[in-house]
Amino acid sequence: MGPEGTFTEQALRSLPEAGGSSLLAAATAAQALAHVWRGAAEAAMLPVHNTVAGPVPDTLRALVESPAPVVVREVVLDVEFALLVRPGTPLSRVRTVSGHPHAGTQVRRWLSSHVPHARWIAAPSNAEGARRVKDGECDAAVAGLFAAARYGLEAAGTGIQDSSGAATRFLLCAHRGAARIPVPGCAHRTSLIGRFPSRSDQLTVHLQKLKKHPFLQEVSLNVVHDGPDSRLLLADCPGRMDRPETARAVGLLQLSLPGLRSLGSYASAHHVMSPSERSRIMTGKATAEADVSVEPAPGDVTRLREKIDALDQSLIGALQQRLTASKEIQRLRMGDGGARIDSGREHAIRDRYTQTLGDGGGAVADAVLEMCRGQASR
Ligand SMILES: O=C(O)C(=O)C[C@]1(C(=O)O)C=C[C@@H](O)C=C1
Repeated sequence: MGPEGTFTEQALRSLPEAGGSSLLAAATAAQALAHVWRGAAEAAMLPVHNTVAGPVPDTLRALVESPAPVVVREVVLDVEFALLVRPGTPLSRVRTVSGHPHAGTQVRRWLSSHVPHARWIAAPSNAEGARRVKDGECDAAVAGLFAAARYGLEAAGTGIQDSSGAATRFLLCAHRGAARIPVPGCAHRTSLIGRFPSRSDQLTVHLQKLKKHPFLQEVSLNVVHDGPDSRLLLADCPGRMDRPETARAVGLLQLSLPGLRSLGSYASAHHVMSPSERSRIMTGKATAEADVSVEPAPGDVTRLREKIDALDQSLIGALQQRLTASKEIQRLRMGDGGARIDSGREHAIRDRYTQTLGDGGGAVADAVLEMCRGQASR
């Protein structure tokens, strides 16, 4: 599960079936999977993707290098970070900050405005960062607030993430043959993983072409760098392998990218847990029925609203990322003497929204574009 006091531990504790099990700490994703292969653990919970920081390379690498892992369950948590220090340490005395690189990416702005002179020291996990602070090896750690009590630290800042609504996706992985955890009424996903030799953007260009195929419209492809000439790819297809559309997408992917290995089909998570739900889980007050992945029944307004809230959170997170990318393009273009607006590109974007969402999509595209580049001068 990773060391104690991580979001990964929270993800594991959120599963009712983990209630009666003893949890085994591991420093890295590779170590957690090694516990599974040695038979010391039945399954390993691994963080795989964050809406702000992207895929987690260590996890993808560990999955690729493992004999034949399968995913048995997925959990999604919204993440909020705190800056943890030894009690009584003022921000002005913070010279070094540690945490997982993914956490660092999500709090960069806060750190540069509140502790501008502090040096970032990457750690294999946020909990290891907190341990370093406890043992005096570092002044502060970026971690979940729940880690403070575990390491005898206090928060010098809470809710320090630059974007609200960020969520991390975790996969519970086991060896092939392990029983899938049935979640009645839940949607499923089928994932594939592989490592490919690739110079510069070769693989990305290949995938962009492949993505245009009608079988792959719903598939999500995540590529991460794994050294200068190597890339890791995680492909997620909606549905189970016994659904024809899923089988077709998986078949086409494996045909086009030999070496892409299936991680199996599993119950997918829709619900993003709120911090209060999570704190109940971490303090052991969760009920055994606290199943986070069940799809709401058609008449269940409360559950449907929860689903809408979770979807809105993802939309807000995605919009924040879009705003940052858009502003960067505009900055570069204007730096080269160009205009803020590229109307050809805007037309193409608007068309895409209208084609998939109908007329209302055009209005959404206009609002999104206006948010990203300001009002167009008429
Ligand atoms: O793609 C670009 O060139 C951008 O500047 C980004 C963007 C957008 O937000 O999508 C913003 C302004 C331009 O008029 C077109 C598109």
